[in-house]
Parts: sequence; C-alpha cells; structure tokens
Amino acid sequence: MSARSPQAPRSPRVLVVDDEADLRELLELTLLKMGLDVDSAASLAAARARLVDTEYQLVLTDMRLPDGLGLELVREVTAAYKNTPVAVVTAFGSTDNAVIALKAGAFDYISKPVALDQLRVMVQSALRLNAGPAAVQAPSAAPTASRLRGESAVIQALRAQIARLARSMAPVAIHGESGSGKELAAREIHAQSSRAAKPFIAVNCGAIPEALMEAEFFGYRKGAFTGAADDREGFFQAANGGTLMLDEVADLPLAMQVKLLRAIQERRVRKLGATAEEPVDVRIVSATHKNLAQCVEQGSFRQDLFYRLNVIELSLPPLRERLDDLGVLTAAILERLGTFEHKVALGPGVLEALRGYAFPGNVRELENILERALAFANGGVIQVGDLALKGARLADMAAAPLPSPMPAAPSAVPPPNPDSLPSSLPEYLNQVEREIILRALAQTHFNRTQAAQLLGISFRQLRYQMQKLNIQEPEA
Ligand SMILES: Nc1ncnc2c1ncn2[C@@H]1O[C@H](COP(=O)(O)OP(=O)(O)OP(=O)(O)O)[C@@H](O)[C@H]1O
Repeated sequence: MSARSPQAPRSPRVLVVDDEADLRELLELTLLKMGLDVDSAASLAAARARLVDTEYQLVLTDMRLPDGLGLELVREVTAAYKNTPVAVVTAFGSTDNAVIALKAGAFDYISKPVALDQLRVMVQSALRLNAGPAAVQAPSAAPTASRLRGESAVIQALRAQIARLARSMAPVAIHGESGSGKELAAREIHAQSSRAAKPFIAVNCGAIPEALMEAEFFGYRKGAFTGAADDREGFFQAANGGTLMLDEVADLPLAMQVKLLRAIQERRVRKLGATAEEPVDVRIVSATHKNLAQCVEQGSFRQDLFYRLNVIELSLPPLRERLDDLGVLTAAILERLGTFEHKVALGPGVLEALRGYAFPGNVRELENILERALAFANGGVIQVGDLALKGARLADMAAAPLPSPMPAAPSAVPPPNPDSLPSSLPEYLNQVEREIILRALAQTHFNRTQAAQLLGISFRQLRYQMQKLNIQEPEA
C-alpha cells in the first residue's frame, strides 16, 4: 500500500475577475465542476485585495472592469506573482486585445462567448504549469540544461527569454538565418512548456504543394477527394495539446494564410469533407529567414496573420556574431561525432582557423565542416587542412594553365588523373586552392576585395585563406 499524506492535497485555487454577474457565475460553475476552488472579484480593487492574502494557481480576468482594464492586472500579476498565470476573457472578435494581453504577459486568452470546452483545456494547461514534479519552471528558477549551446551574452539572453515565454500560449515568431538554430529553439520552447508531454510537429510550409495544403494542415474525411481512401488527421490534429512549428512561414500561399488565420483565431479546424469543426489546442511557433514585415509590405504576407503570429519575437543571431561560442559548440559536436573508444579532437590552430570563417550556413555548416573534416582526419585528430573551409570552389578549377602572378608561385597543379588518387587529399586541395586564389589575384592585379568577389567569398575569408596558404603580395 502506498503511503498516504496525512492531509488531502488542496485543490488548486482560481480567481475569477469579472463584473458581469452572468459570465462570472458561468466561469465559477465550470471551474467548480472541474474540482477547483474559486474566488471571485468584480473589480480590479477587489482582485488586488484577494491577491494579497491568497496564492492562486490561475487568475482569469475580463478585459473591461469598472475601475480599469484587465490588462493592468495582467501586468501586475506577471510582475509580482511570477508563478501565477493570468488568462484574459476578450470581447468577441477582438484580436487586438488578445494580442495586447499576450504581449503584456498573459498566459492565454479566451474570447466571448466563452466555449466551455476551450475554457477547460486552457485551465488544465495553466494548472500544469505549477503542478507536481513535472512543473514548468518559473523563469526565476535555475534553468534546466538547454540544448541551445553557447555562453555568449546573446545566447544566455535567448535561453532566459525562452524560459519565460515557454510558460505562455503566446505565438512566437522566430527569425534567423538558415542553420542558426530556429528549429532547435522551437523545440526548446516546447520542451520547457506545459505541453512537453504532447507532440511537437514541425512543418516546412515551403515544401507542401499548394493543392495539398488544406488537407495536410486540417486533415480530410474518407472520400473528400479522389484518392482520399481513409480519414486522415492533419498537422493541427497531430499537434493537439502540443506545439505546431510553421517553418518557412513566409512561403505560405495567400489563400492558405487566410485559412490558417481562421484556425488560429477560432482554435477550431474542419477536415476537408467534414461538416463539423473540431476544437484544437495547439501552440503556434513560426519561423523564417525572411523579413516577414517586408513580405507584408510587398503584399506576399497578410498583415493580420503577421500580427497574429508575431506576438513574441525571438531572434537567433548568426554564428559569425557569436564566435565566442565556437569552442562550446565545437566540443558538443565532436562529442556527438566521436564514440567512447574513438574520441575526436582538434589539432593546433583549428579553432583559430574556424574563427576566421564567416559561416554563412551557421551552426549547421559548422556541423558539416567538422563531420567532413573527420572523414579526412588521421587518428581522429582534425587538423587545419582537414577543414577545407569553403573558398576555393572545385567548379572553378579550369583546366587552363594558370598565369603565374608572382615569381614565388608554384607550378600549376596537374589536373587530377582519373586513374590515380592524390597521396594526400588535404594537401592536394590546398594546392588547388592556392592556384585558384593566385589566379583570381592575378586577374584583379592583387585587389583582394575584387578577388574575393570573383571567388564568391568574403574579404575576411580570402585574407584568412591567403595567410593559411602563405600567399604574399608581390613586392612592387
Ligand atoms: N545553439 C546551438 N547549440 C547546439 N546546436 C545548435 C545550436 N544552434 C543550432 N544547432 C544545430 O545546428 C543545426 C541546425 O539547426 P536548426 O535546424 O535548428 O536551424 P534552422 O535555423 O531551423 O535552419 P533552417 O532555417 O535551415 O531550417 C541542428 O543540427 C542544430 O541542432
């Protein structure tokens, strides 16, 4: 028999703040039926008085109260009672109020007329935030180990921001270059939220043919169209209770944007071929490498959907702006690439070499570079030459003999013999790279900016490669 605590656990307590007696009673009754303890207040002043001496697991407030706005309460509770989520009841169709409340720190909102099924789902989700061992940590608590590695100030701030926003339902819009960690950040938000036990579904909006989009997002009933042999769930149903990541959201066609906006606002979707709508409880995280505000200006993205998705913005810095994190990131990647018996290590100067690189493909490119370098490396130790940082493009290797710009230039690299292999690939690639850089420098009369442009690399990359390959400017 399991041990019993001497006292029965107390029911969670909710504060309902509303001056409309009818609605207040409906809310109270629903919450009581859920087994919760309920207090009510009909004004901001009454709510403040309650909050002083009682700890609530949820505050549910109307937006308009006789002595002020529910928004004030949202701000006050968020600041003074960090563990108490606040949800607001907004007027019908008032998207603005919902977004403003979420931005102010509300955990969630529900619109009038209040749908009781949605209310229950929202309340349960709020209660999970502080319940039991799986409770989602308040931002003041010690941060859990994050998969987003890095010790730079910007990454630390990002992790703190994620810990804060993970507790709410507010849609998050993530912006960042390709490979900078947008999906990882979205997964982190999900993992730290009260939805962690439910699915995380990532959808690449640019990869779905337009004709199939509605069926993919909302699902379909058997016979809804030719080929619909069975009922099928869409992404919204699959992510129910969890998080739906809309990756490359700027690629959504306009017609689909309208449907998506409706689904997000109503929290209901209708399968293709179905007559009834079904409720869905999904947190939306969107991501793009494009400038979404600019897409709105250009008319390719709807302003209303932008406003709806962009409640909380999260920006992922490019790797080149946080090169201090290279050590931590590299160590994590090498640990993953190695095994217990075969550890992977970096030779001298490798980290410095990486530091001189601009990483247009960000952390993903760093992963690829190290993975490829490991294939070249001897005994699991990656040397500078193994990195083969982009700069010399093999496509540029013309068979034409190279002009020799400097007396010290080595003889042209023989074109690869199809029957034989170079004795050392890194050495061979270095030679090829050297030849190509020299050719570009000769063409531009040693103008390094122009040479870098010719080769499609940055000035910094060229300068670094020249140092690495000991290419010097000829003396006048
Ligand atoms: N801060 C980080 N710490 C550890 N790994 C990271 C970090 N940022 C990114 N990564 C890794 O880099 C790779 C790319 O990350 P991710 O897929 O999240 O980028 P993305 O911005 O979503 O890319 P895309 O725009 O191309 O979809 C993944 O393997 C991810 O685990």
